[in-house]
Amino acid sequence: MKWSEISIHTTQEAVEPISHILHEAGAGGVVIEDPADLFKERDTKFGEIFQLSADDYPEDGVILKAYLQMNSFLSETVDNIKQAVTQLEFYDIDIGRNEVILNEVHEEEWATAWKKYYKPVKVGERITISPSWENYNRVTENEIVVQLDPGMAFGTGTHPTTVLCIQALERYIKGKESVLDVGTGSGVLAIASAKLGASSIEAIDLDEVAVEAALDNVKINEVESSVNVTQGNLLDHITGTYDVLAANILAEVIVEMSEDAYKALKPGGVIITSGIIEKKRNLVKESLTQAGFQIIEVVEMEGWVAIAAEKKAEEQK
Ligand SMILES: C[S@@+](CC[C@H](N)C(=O)[O-])C[C@H]1O[C@@H](n2cnc3c(N)ncnc32)[C@H](O)[C@@H]1O
Repeated sequence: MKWSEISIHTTQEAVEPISHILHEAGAGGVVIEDPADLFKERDTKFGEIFQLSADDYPEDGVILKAYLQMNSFLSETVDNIKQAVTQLEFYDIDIGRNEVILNEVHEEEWATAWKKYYKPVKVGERITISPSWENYNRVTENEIVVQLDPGMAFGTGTHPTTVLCIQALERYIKGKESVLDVGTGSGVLAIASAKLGASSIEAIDLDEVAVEAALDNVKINEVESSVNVTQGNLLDHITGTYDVLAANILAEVIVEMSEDAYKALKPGGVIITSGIIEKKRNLVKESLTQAGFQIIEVVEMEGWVAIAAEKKAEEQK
């Protein structure tokens, strides 16, 4: 089968929304070529896992590559992608150069192209994300390995927004918590929560493809007994209350769900939100505070912000 590789030259800020657009358009395996990766410190405990070559990266900005099946809808799909990307500017997202290039590739190239960039990475104090096809053995007793095959869903586990959430989960999950993961994508946060000791995790995604990928990854990681994955819109079908709510979703969506999130948490419960670009930090902080939360920490990575906030036991609305 022939595939068409679509490359979009954009900004770091637009990576997440454009990845989402590409996934929505049915693209498989989004590759992020970000020159910042060349300078990231890699944990030497891994040894020489992989060598990054500067030739594979743009000099400025970020290149997103995804793969679309060559069929009679291709030009329509590409037009829809272009239109959706341009519309991001209305949401005040800097899309940068927005150059869109199409290249024809073959199935075998597609299958290996994005995997070239996806290797085991230590993303937190304890958690390492490893592609499910790599035979990665943990280095220390304390290390937790989350194996992932994101397929066509968002969530290789290495995007800054995901890394910030994983690091926060490491701080807030002590054992036996109930967790709600809204916008689970590949299931990465739900699986990490289970492996950190949470006793029950409800993972939700609107996208059928994400739900399938999450279910597969739950099985790969053998956490079926604690993680339940369902398809749904935000917290629409949630009736219970939880100790921790994780949502790595765009700022506007977090704003939309702030009040429902407050209701879905137990007193003393914590919400961890990510997917927030720097300039939307205050918008989300205000919305969470307005809903009744007390902000407990704001952390940043590569222009992305994650916010953790608590539903204070004595401050219930
Ligand atoms: C940025 S990805 C996060 C994936 C994963 N949790 C992670 O941290 O890497 C956001 C996910 O939210 C899902 N999503 C977007 N809008 C949603 C909604 N209204 N209800 C449920 N899920 C939604 C998308 O399908 C996508 O899988």
